[in-house]
Formats: sequence, structure tokens, C-alpha cells
Amino acid sequence: MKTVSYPKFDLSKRKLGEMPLEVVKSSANSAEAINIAHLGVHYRTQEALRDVNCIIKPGRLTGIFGPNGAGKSTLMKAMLGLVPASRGTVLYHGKPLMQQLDKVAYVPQRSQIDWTYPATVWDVVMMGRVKKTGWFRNFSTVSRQVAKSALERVGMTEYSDRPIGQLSGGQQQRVFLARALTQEAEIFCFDEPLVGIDQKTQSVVFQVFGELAAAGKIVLVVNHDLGESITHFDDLILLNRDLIATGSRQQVLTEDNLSSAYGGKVIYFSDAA
Ligand SMILES: Nc1ncnc2c1ncn2[C@@H]1O[C@H](COP(=O)(O)OP(=O)(O)OP(=O)(O)O)[C@@H](O)[C@H]1O
Repeated sequence: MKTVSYPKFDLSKRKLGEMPLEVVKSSANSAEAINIAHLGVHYRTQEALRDVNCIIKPGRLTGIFGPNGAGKSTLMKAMLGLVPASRGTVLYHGKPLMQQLDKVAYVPQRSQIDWTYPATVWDVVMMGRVKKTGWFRNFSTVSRQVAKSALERVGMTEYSDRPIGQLSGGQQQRVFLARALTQEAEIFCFDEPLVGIDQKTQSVVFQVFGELAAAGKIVLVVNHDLGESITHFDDLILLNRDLIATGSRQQVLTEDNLSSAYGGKVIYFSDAA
């Protein structure tokens, strides 16, 4: 019998007053949820997602959770049109999200990135500005400043000239986080950003996620760790091919929901106040 447990935790604190000014100021531009209705995905004969309905709200850090093979990455990819949906809709501002990918910053799983690609940290971070600047055009002073400040924010300034293949897993993750920041998107999607990273990177990552959410962005993260890190999330989408539950962390993390998703007996320590 499988047992899933996670520890008692404190509610994560997020104070607007502690946010950098530029993040707080940009809070007005994305006060609209993503609306997912009846989403289904098939890979050849296999049904990976079945009739998923949920809302992903701005200003909240939302986690997609579930066991291996539950369809977490598939949900994120289907939302962005990276895998075709067999049915259903994903709307943002009333229009298909796939038609508004210029508003999205997406960081795929580490395993999908070619770390041997001959690029420095600076090159990778500047790639986040390509959509705004266009290929084969010189980056503006503003773009350089945005990239510089993104690198500072993730604590990677001193590695600017380093080839990305020569960084640790945690450093690589921070570089891709910086690249996402330079896109100045409304919607941030991260697929398994916590895999194989050190404690320092984890705190940087959650600090930045928290700032983005506090600034009114949509921040969606695929994760499978039911440990202490789950306490950082405001809302959860719990999957196991079907949608098991969605809503605030406290609403979703019930013994019944965890048992439906993971099977077997679940040891659950509530963090409800
Ligand atoms: N390109 C593909 N072709 C065929 N089947 C696929 C493909 N991608 C995923 N699958 C299958 O679809 C199901 C859902 O996969 P997905 O990667 O979305 O799950 P996940 O919850 O993200 O898993 P994990 O936690 O292991 O990363 C799995 O059974 C997987 O084997």
C-alpha cells in the first residue's frame, strides 16, 4: 500500500510591501483567469487527460500536482498548443490562449533543454527579449537593462559569460527563470522547475514566483513533490488523468483527494488555520 505524507507547515507569507517597486507597479495588466473547459488529450491510443475543467487565476501561485504519468506536463503543453488537444478549450481574455503565446513565458523540463548548445548565460537570458526585439536586430538598451536586472534578481550576474553547459542544475534553472522574467509576460508556466535543484535555488525560485503572483501575474508550476515545498502554492490542480480536485491549497489537500490521486492510504497533516 502506498503512503504519502507531508509535514505540518506554516502558511507562506507574502507581503506586497516587500516586493520590488517595479513588480508592484505592473500589477494591473493581467487581471483575467485562464479558463480550461472539457480539455482532453490522446497520445495515439492512450488517453492522457480526460475532461479537465479548471480556472487558473492571476495573482495566485498555482501548482499542478499528481503522480507520475498523471498528465501534469501534458496539461501544460496542451494549454500552450505544444501537444494537440483532442477536445476542449483553453481561453484567456475570452480567446484561445494558443493565439496569444506572446503573453506567455514557458520554461520546459530540464530534460527537454539541450545543455550542450553553445550559448552563454547572457545569450540565453537575452533570448527572452527576441519576441519583443525580433530576430537579427540589435537589442535595445532597455532590453539589456531588463536582462541585467533579471540576472541580478536570480543571483546569477557573476556567471553572465559562462557557457550554460558549465553550470550546476540549480544555476541552469535560475538562468531559465531569468530568461522567463525578461519576457515580461502575463502568464508564466514552469514544468518541474524544482527537480534536482539546491536549497538556495529553491528559495530564489519561490521568492520570484511569489513576486510575480503578487504583481497579478498567472504563475503555473508543474510539480510532483508533496513535501514542504507545497506550502508555497496558493491554488492546486490535482490530476490523475482526470481532474481530481482544484481550488485553494486547503480545499484540495484533503485525505480523500490525495487518496483518489495517489491511491492507497494517505497520511495527511492539515495546514488549515
Ligand atoms: N509524446 C508522447 N507520446 C506518447 N505518450 C506520451 C507522450 N507524452 C506523454 N505520454 C504519456 O502520457 C501520460 C502523461 O504523461 P505526462 O508526461 O503528461 O505525465 P506527468 O504527470 O507530467 O508525469 P511525470 O511526473 O512522470 O513527469 C503518460 O502515460 C505518458 O507516458
